[in-house]
Amino acid sequence: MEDTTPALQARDLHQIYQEREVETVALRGTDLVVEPASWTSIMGPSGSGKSTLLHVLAGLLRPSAGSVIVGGKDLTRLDPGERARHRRRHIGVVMQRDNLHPLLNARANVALPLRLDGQRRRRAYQRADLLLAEVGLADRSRHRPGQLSGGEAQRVAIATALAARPRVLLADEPTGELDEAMTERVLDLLDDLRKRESLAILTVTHNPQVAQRADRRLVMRDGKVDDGD
Ligand SMILES: Nc1ncnc2c1ncn2[C@@H]1O[C@H](COP(=O)(O)OP(=O)(O)OP(=O)(O)O)[C@@H](O)[C@H]1O
Repeated sequence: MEDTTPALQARDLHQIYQEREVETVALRGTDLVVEPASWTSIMGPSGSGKSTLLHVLAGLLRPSAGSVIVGGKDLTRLDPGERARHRRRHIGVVMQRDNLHPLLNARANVALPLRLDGQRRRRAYQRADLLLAEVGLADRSRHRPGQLSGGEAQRVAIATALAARPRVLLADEPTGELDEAMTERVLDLLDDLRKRESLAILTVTHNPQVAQRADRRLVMRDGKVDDGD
């Protein structure tokens, strides 16, 4: 039976950054529901809260208030160890400054979330090889991040985010370092996973080539999400 539970549900998110005497309200009552097999694109002016929202949805930042439900659990209520485990299984994240491990080669980076989750080395590496081939990097699997170009590192980060077959992919300008042809290839891969594995995709982007793939385009303004359509 088809799963109709939202892939991600955020309710009434508030985030206030407190820096000495200065308070910045970055999220002021943001709600968001992301359905399986959907593609949501978020745009918005600088400082409107897009990165903050993405970090909160990814469970990388605990909001001042509100909830983020993924895979039946509220990320904001899990303790750090449990949250890390839950994130690794359910949420793929591609941030602008990628989070590759500098000492591991591309293959080991992609396999890392699977290895941390207890998967056998052979299976984890098979999955890594497959994903690296899908992003056009079969011949770079033994390179460490420092030996990769910006665009190659970005593709390794995408492969890493997809390794555990997450139900949600959250990505901040995931193709910012790629040329048009490679952007198209990566977007095709994501769209394919969206259809085949019901992956829910949320991209923060200024790139029309990326935004055009979305079935829902939202605009963030002053810490809130509006329906842009
Ligand atoms: N760690 C922090 N401490 C204090 N204020 C912060 C912090 N991070 C972000 N802010 C502030 O919160 C607001 C929202 O920032 P955020 O980075 O989420 O916006 P954004 O929409 O992603 O912007 P951009 O498009 O420029 O990346 C901004 O006013 C910013 O200055």
